[in-house]
Amino acid sequence: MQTGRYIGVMSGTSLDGIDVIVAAIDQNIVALQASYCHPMPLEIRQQILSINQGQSVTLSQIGRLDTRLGRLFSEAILQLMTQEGLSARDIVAIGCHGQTVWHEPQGDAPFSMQLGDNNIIATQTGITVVGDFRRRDMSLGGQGAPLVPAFHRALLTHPTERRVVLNIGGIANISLLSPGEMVKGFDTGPGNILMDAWIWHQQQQPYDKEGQWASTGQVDSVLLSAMLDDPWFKRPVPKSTGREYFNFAWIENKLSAFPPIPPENVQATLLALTAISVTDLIKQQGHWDRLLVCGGGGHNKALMQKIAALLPSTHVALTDEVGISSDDMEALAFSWLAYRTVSGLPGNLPAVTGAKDFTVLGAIFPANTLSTR
Ligand SMILES: Nc1ncnc2c1ncn2[C@@H]1O[C@H](COP(=O)(O)OP(=O)(O)OP(=O)(O)O)[C@@H](O)[C@H]1O
Ligand SMILES: CC(=O)N[C@H]1[C@@H]2OC[C@@H](O2)[C@@H](O)[C@@H]1O[C@H](C)C(=O)O
Repeated sequence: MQTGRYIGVMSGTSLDGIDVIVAAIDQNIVALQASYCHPMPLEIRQQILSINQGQSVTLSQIGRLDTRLGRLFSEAILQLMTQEGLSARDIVAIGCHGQTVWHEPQGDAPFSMQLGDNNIIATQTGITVVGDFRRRDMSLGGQGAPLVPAFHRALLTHPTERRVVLNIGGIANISLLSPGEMVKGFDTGPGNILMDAWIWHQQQQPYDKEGQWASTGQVDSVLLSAMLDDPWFKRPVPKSTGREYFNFAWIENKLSAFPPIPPENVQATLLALTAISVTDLIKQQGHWDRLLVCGGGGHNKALMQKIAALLPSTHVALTDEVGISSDDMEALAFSWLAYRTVSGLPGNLPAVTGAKDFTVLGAIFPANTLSTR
């Protein structure tokens, strides 16, 4: 087992910044030591957004973005290392998720594309990098996502309590941890992504702070039903999604069947859509003692209140309550997945992703031990 210090890097669908953590890992003990969020330059954010929403792009643009993201991730890692006084020899490996620019897990040629050249990261940091986590699972017929349920299972399973872990990032996903049962997990659909897109178009704000704007509006129940009728919500598991499907065009398409609706009511309806799509799926799976929330959506007070109201007999709290930073969960997961890979251990859960088998995930970009620097 390659125990020791690992770095985890996550840049998710919200494009709000690059989360970097350092953790000490010994099997299923993952102790967070420090974290840092590196800003995502607006120009890079816009490029990712346009690719992610289906605008045409040249191979040169993709290649250049891959290089620029590789440099940006390196910068973020080096910043955290400087902040913490760490050198390359203090770290076993870096687990870098990369930036998803397209995720198409179904069809006759499924794929998931993450950018951010890991060769650059290995060179600039002098540390072994593990990346490309999703495609080995896909090669076995899996969705390649969500991957965090394996981490949630390892760290948050309770001997008697039935727990759900809910990540509310751009997209939301759940892990159902029931003692003695196989873990279930899947993407439930939009987390913050639609609320972020709507407030951006209406007010040029990146997100609705604590859900304050949504709280000034009324849920439009007819619009809500039309949104919940979207076939994605009825798809059987395993399932995963992304910005290619849930985006501003999706909102416009749903609104096109309606006379003008006050924008704050649309925001309230989008908040309700996230809360209901998540809690309906949780309720379908029986009674749950505790719902542990992570991801940026945990800061949206109005959303948390709505989720708690929809699950009156479940205790709803952030994962911080059980000792794991809700803001750092995904970056922690990728440090642990890197540990699994360099230790030759499987990282996927076939019951979650639909893959035919367990597998070691990712590709290893070794530190250059020949370096004379
Ligand atoms: N104070 C706040 N009030 C309301 N929403 C917030 C607040 N802070 C963060 N958020 C929401 O959380 C989002 C960022 O969440 P997070 O960093 O978990 O997403 P991500 O990791 O990029 O997404 P994913 O998990 O889908 O990859 C922001 O875009 C915003 O919508
Ligand atoms: C393709 C992709 O990047 N998917 C992300 C996204 O963000 C949340 C949800 O959609 C989840 O499926 C996944 O991320 C987490 C880290 C996962 O794989 O578990």
